[in-house]
Amino acid sequence: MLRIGLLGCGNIGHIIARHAGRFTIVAVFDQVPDRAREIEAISGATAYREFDSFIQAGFDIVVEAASVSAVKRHAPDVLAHGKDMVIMSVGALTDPGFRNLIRAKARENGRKVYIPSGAIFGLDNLKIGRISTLRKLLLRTTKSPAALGIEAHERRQIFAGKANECIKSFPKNVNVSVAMSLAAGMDADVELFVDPAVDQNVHELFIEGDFGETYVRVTNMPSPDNPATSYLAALSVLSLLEKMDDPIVVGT
Ligand SMILES: NC(=O)C1=CN([C@@H]2O[C@H](COP(=O)(O)OP(=O)(O)OC[C@H]3O[C@@H](n4cnc5c(N)ncnc54)[C@H](OP(=O)(O)O)[C@@H]3O)[C@@H](O)[C@H]2O)C=CC1
Ligand SMILES: O=C([O-])CC(=O)C(=O)O
Repeated sequence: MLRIGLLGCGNIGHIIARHAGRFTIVAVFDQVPDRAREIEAISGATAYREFDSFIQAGFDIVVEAASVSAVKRHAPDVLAHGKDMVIMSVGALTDPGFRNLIRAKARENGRKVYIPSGAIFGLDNLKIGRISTLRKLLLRTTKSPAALGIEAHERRQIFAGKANECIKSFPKNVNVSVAMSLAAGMDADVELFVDPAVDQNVHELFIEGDFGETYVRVTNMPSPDNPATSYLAALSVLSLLEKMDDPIVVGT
């Protein structure tokens, strides 16, 4: 059975812990010790106060559900300790220098880094962007003021530009745009809207290229404990973990 070390014990961490059974959570770490202890109580994992002790524990893979800064700080060490890694805060990989470092560390240690599909559908076939021309790759995201942590009394656009810029200002809200960029091998365009009339996280993908064109609209239920994070994002980690044990791999 897959043995997991959980880095980040907030909303996604708790959802993962509630689904333990087909995998075992061995160790947990969070900068808020009480949150790690909650998961210790649910799952029987050991909660560590220091990352350096956590990473020595006997597990196969770190599941990161913490923050962009946590990935920047800890991902190289995770790989150097011979663990695979699932990264939710994929915004950390926008910097090509850091991305190359992670790729080199993973190769050097014979490890893999997995980026789940997160809060969108369609990431699988976006990978064709690396072998065939895409002329348009746009994410239009609409979230509530609570999800974005800003005040708004009417719908308004708060960002238009490239994913690698947007994530700097909204590291908890547009990781999906960076996942799209990494999948397609080109920086996605992002339009970000705040709308007090919505309480769901809406992601619209507009893609055009030699293959034809597509439009995907995902109206996400927010997670119970974090309105910025769609419930689908947590489910996508669970389905990735499930898939790891199955020799038949479905999807590109
Ligand atoms: N790829 C995708 O599609 C998606 C990615 N995400 C990303 O996944 C991550 C987790 O989401 P969610 O569970 O909802 O977030 P939460 O804020 O609910 O939980 C994150 C937890 O990790 C802790 N944490 C943050 N930085 C560190 C660190 N350096 N070391 C240890 N603990 C840390 C936080 O502490 P504190 O509260 O003090 O910050 C918090 O307890 C976020 O970065 C989010 O943006 C979310 C949705 C979709
Ligand atoms: O969960 C979502 O809707 C997307 C999200 O927060 C992110 O990509 O960072």
